[in-house]
Amino acid sequence: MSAAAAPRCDQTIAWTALQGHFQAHGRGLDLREAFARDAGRFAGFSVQAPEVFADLSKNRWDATTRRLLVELAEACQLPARRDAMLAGEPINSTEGRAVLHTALRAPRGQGLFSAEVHEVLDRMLAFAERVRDVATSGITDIVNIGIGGSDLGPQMAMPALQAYSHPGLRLHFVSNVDGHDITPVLSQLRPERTLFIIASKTFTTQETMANAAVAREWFIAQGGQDIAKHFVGVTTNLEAAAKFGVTETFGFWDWVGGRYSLWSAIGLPIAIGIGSENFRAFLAGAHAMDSHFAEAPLADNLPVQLGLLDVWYRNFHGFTSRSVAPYHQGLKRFPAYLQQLEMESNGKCVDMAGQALPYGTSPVVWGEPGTNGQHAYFQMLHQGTDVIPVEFIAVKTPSHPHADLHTKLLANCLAQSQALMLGMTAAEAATESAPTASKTLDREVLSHHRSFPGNRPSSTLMLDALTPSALGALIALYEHRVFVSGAIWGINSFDQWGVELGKALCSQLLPRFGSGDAAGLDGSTAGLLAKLRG
Ligand SMILES: O=P(O)(O)OC[C@H]1O[C@](O)(CO)[C@@H](O)[C@@H]1O
Repeated sequence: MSAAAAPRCDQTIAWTALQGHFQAHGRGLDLREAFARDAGRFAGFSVQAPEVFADLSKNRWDATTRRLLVELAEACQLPARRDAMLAGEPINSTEGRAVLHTALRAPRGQGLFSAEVHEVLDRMLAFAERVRDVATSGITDIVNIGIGGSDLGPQMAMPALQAYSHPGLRLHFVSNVDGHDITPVLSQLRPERTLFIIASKTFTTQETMANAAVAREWFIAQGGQDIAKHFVGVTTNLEAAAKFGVTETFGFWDWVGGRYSLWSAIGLPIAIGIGSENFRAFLAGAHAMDSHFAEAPLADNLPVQLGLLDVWYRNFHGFTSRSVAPYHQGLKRFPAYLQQLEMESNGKCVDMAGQALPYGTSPVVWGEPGTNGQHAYFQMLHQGTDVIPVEFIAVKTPSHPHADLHTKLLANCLAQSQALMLGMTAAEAATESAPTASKTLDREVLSHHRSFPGNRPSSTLMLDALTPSALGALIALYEHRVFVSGAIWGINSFDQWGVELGKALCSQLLPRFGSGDAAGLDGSTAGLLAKLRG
């Protein structure tokens, strides 16, 4: 389908209806009253998707909101846009590319480019198994050198799947063009026991190429033998990888966006860590979510429901950020991963036709694992002046033996979403006994400090266990959710021109660090350059 055929979301009847509905009911919706009125609210606003159960009932919406949002999705031709993506149409219009990360997790013989995809997958998994045979390979340390989409996925997945990881292998991640990143990693390594994976879709990224060069110099200086055995490349630019001196290369394709690439050979560190069978389960979990996204009716389709909630909050309530709180330490890098996935995808201010948008797009996505976040920024979530929808992620069964700790963790998770919604009035707070330190304060004044507005929205996503398959499904859920909101906003979620200007200016500034030439620079940059050189 042609993207131009879809109307802009704010020019649809559904959008106008949502505006009216927001003024009449949405703005004033009180979650506590909504639950009191409707005993079936939890069931009515829950969705079971593959591996992921979602309680969406603590969100500020009702059946009419949901119906109108689905009408908006239909008016914006979301199903046709989704089908166009899945069919391999070049929906990434500014780069003239298809968007087919779903093909990477389709079972053999299904999906587009199946032969190519499974040829690389088989080869990469066979390689991973050879490395995992530590007694024969002699490898104990794997260093992934990559940044952005060539780093964040594997770096997020490895702690999440620690329970499935090879006990004799250590995985390291180097991304930043900052010697403070690579130096401590190199200091732990022995060349004959190390495998470097140079991961870069383009094989031109400054940070990755610079770190790869440092790694190679270090390897040679340490008396390392056989670079070909200890350096492998993962890239779409096989020529550049060969020039660097890498002979073993695992390719992928321009229809795999960097931030959607952990399913490709970019997932090699994951495959080495968890083994081929678990990696296949990881892909299968994502594929199950793909099928749900492709087939479930919009009203029962979890990525669609989450994407529509994002639109509802961003464009009608005016909430500008969303906080993600995974109650599982293994998901500690999940918010960082989502930051690239969501904000690099949907942080855009023009539509597909290049026209400036009059409405907001990507919210700021941020967060920390619970319960740590509770002792940091949750104060602001509960009592700050901004309303920030929170997404809790809970895992029913832990992979450790400390059942008591896990029960406490889950109780905290439920308590936080409960507290955000219920709040506490000043009158209720006044009946609570005041803390000793505040004995001198007037009781009524204190009650205002101790009250909570409540009615703060949250969603809770729940997994039975953090298995490879469940993690795959969870990530795919977020990928599709980002697609949904991006499609409604009419933007290209698959390019990232916003990172280019800084890269170009950096190239121009680099030689000035040597020469000190500040000609033509703005006063601030010239002043900072002089100070850094001085
Ligand atoms: O894999 P590459 O080509 O090194 O790119 C790394 C990252 O750089 C970006 O192009 C821009 O930050 C990301 O989209 C990408 O994931």
